[in-house]
Amino acid sequence: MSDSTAAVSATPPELADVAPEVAEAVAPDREIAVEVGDNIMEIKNLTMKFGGLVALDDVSFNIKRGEILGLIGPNGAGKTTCFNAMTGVYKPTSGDVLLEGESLKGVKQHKITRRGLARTFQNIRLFGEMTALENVVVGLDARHRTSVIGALLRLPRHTREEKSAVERGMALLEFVGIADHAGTLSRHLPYGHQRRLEIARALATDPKVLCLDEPAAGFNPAEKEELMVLIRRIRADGYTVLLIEHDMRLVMGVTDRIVVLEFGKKLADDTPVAIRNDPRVVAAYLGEPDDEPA
Ligand SMILES: Nc1ncnc2c1ncn2[C@@H]1O[C@H](COP(=O)(O)OP(=O)(O)OP(=O)(O)O)[C@@H](O)[C@H]1O
Repeated sequence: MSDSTAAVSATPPELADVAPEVAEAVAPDREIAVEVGDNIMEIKNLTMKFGGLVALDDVSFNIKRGEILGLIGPNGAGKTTCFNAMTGVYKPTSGDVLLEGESLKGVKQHKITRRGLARTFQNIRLFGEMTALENVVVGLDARHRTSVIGALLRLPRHTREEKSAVERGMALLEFVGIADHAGTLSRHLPYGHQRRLEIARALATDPKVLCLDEPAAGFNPAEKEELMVLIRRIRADGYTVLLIEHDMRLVMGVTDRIVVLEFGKKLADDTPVAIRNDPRVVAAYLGEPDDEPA
């Protein structure tokens, strides 16, 4: 076995505290430890106007396969609008978004999810009266192929899919660290667990790109540390991550590259170290403490 083969097959340290079968169940079709590579997404000249307000102004950037890309900027800079325009919540005024080379123009939100773009929201959106496990299994359901009749008659295929959904759902809960709460109604979960459950539910759709919108909002420093570990673990399991986050320590500590927006325009696109030392970025953030929630 050559050295390079050994390097690829070794478990990345981020996955060391997860059982190999859990990592495998969470990302069954992926190479573990994907090298940062070709462009998985291209955001091209994206413009979004609300009446006279230009929330996004000709913004272009790429997301590379296997990377953690940060999207930062002061309040109102256009970060969430960018997520919404990418994921089909808003129809961009102009520009295009390509996922693996294919345009998402005019594609409905749920079809964009099915094509491989999943997201979490700034405001948690869980089914409060469902258990943690049920919330994740709902995310898996979109991929099933049996009919309602099949479910009612409990045909073998349905039973098989249901069993595998529960197994994968449990693996996802274990992966994000809340398997002990699988049977708890999501509205009864502590806040930090609800945020983790949202991530598990987004991962359930087996996305090519996972978009996290301020996942650390409302977290204390210890929870932020744990979230950094989880984000690294997600990437180490073969996923590509786009992260909107206000907490500079977290962004600087976890991303490979950062895109900065200011007043709807792209201000910078560089490594965390270069961004930290960019006077334009420092100026854009002046007066805005790192940890202030939006
Ligand atoms: N649906 C909408 N209708 C009108 N204006 C909107 C809409 N969504 C966003 N905006 C405006 O677009 C601008 C960018 O907002 P956006 O929420 O994208 O910023 P952000 O960078 O995500 O800010 P924050 O960090 O506060 O979440 C703001 O001026 C906002 O008021």
